[in-house]
Amino acid sequence: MTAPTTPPAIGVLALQGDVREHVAALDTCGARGVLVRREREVEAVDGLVIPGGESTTIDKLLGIFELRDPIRAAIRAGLPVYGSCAGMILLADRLEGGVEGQQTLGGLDVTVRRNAFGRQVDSFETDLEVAGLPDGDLPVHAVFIRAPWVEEVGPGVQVLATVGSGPAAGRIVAVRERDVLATSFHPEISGDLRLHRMFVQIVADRG
Ligand SMILES: NC(=O)CC[C@H](N)C(=O)O
Repeated sequence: MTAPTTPPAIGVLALQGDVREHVAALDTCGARGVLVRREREVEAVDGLVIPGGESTTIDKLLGIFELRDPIRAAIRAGLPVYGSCAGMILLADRLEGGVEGQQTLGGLDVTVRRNAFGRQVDSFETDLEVAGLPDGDLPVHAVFIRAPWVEEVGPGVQVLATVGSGPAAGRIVAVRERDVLATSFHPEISGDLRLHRMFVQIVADRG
């Protein structure tokens, strides 16, 4: 008889943003989504999601909750992390367009431009080809809300998706470096959960 496998515990940084949507998406994808607000909760999870929201607010709260150093250390030690939108901003090693004093956690060797799409396409939806999805290569329906894009990637970073057409055609909107994944868009609110499945698989593969 094979022992039942325990679903991986994946934390969602629960300081601000669309936390509940990520927890629900992770639960649907066979993981156990848990809220993370304390250092000991960072230490207890197998992976971590940094949600969409407002990166400047999340950054301030990371300081107040004394989570910045523990999360940085966990990422450096190899904790798989997925950031969507504001989460992508927080994972960038280099940030353009941040407010004065805004810090990031880092972990991804990229330069990210905050609020990059500008006023005309402030918020929009489009279909994207995303590389490396677990179940099929049908385009992903992507929702962008005052989203960042990736200006520049380091040598170890894989570009998973770029915008296909329109004024932002060619802009990088999904990347992966080792077990750190980031998207400019919000799969947690579009109902297409293949990126969450990809992340759950990344976490599961680390055993
Ligand atoms: N939907 C989002 O997460 C928007 C990100 C937001 N513009 C920021 O700078 O944090």
